[in-house]
Amino acid sequence: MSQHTVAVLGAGKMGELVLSGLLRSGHPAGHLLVTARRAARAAELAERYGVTVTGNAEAVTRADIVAVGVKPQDCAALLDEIAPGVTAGKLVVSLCAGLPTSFFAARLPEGTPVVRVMTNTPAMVGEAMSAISPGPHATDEHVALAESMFRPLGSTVRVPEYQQDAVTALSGSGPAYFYLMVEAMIEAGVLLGLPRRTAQELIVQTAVGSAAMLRDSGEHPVQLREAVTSPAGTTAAALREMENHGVRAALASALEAARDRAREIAAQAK
Ligand SMILES: NC(=O)C1=CN([C@@H]2O[C@H](COP(=O)(O)OP(=O)(O)OC[C@H]3O[C@@H](n4cnc5c(N)ncnc54)[C@H](O)[C@@H]3O)[C@@H](O)[C@H]2O)C=CC1
Ligand SMILES: O=C(O)[C@@H]1CCC=N1
Repeated sequence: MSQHTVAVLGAGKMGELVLSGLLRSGHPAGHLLVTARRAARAAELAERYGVTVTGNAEAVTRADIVAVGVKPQDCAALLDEIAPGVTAGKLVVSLCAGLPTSFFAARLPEGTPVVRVMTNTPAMVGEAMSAISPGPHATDEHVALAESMFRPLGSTVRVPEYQQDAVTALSGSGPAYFYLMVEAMIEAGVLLGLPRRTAQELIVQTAVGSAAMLRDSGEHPVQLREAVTSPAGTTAAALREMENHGVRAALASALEAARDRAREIAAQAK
């Protein structure tokens, strides 16, 4: 991987995470190029990471791997701009929600390998979940390259592309759901009379501990929940209220809405 030159086009939040992950894993700064729309952002990236900031066309010409980190609605214009420079042998990696690899294939030279990746913001602490799908012309080797790009950010998994909109709803947007729940629980703690700072400390550590149990105990979430729930106890009382308020149904509807929005983004981008 480190011998390849990677260009991150549109180094916003996610692009910067890819960039910093690669640098953390020992990828030489000299083999990294980034592009940004705003001059101030370009200067910030150059100073923070010591990487070369160029225009999109130059970055694509010099790169072996082109990571597309712009918002889906900016993608068509970017692809039209870079298509002439995407010569044979270059791999295009999309970070974009919703957009199928066929969207890229339609705008890039025939035969361009495209890999679609859905990662998430816990990449910031090396705990991302990145789901990787080969698109047209992407070989196993291309997928392996994408994996080595995203492994420094956290875990990776291969999924067939038809699952990507569901993946986006689940793990792409997922961190926001947990943040919302934590935020609501802090407010609830304040309602019960706890100082805000105490409520935050209690629930954040509870979230971290629960996440570690979910990942490391080998037990199903149901078993973990049952172990907390004493007969006629406090937890059972709280869980009944959650069921009364339709928390499960709310999550099912929320994830369906996110999946549908991913489909809509693709339809609107055409
Ligand atoms: N924010 C998130 O949690 C996640 C976002 N994504 C996907 O990652 C992509 C990027 O999202 P964010 O990083 O959140 O957005 P962002 O807005 O922080 O970054 C996009 C960047 O691209 C730049 N840009 C736009 N057009 C450009 C062009 N023609 N040339 C150079 N730079 C250009 C913008 O100025 C901006 O800095 C999106 O497609 C999104 O769907 C995927 C997973 C999670
Ligand atoms: O909200 C979004 O569209 C992006 C994709 C997944 C997370 N954030």
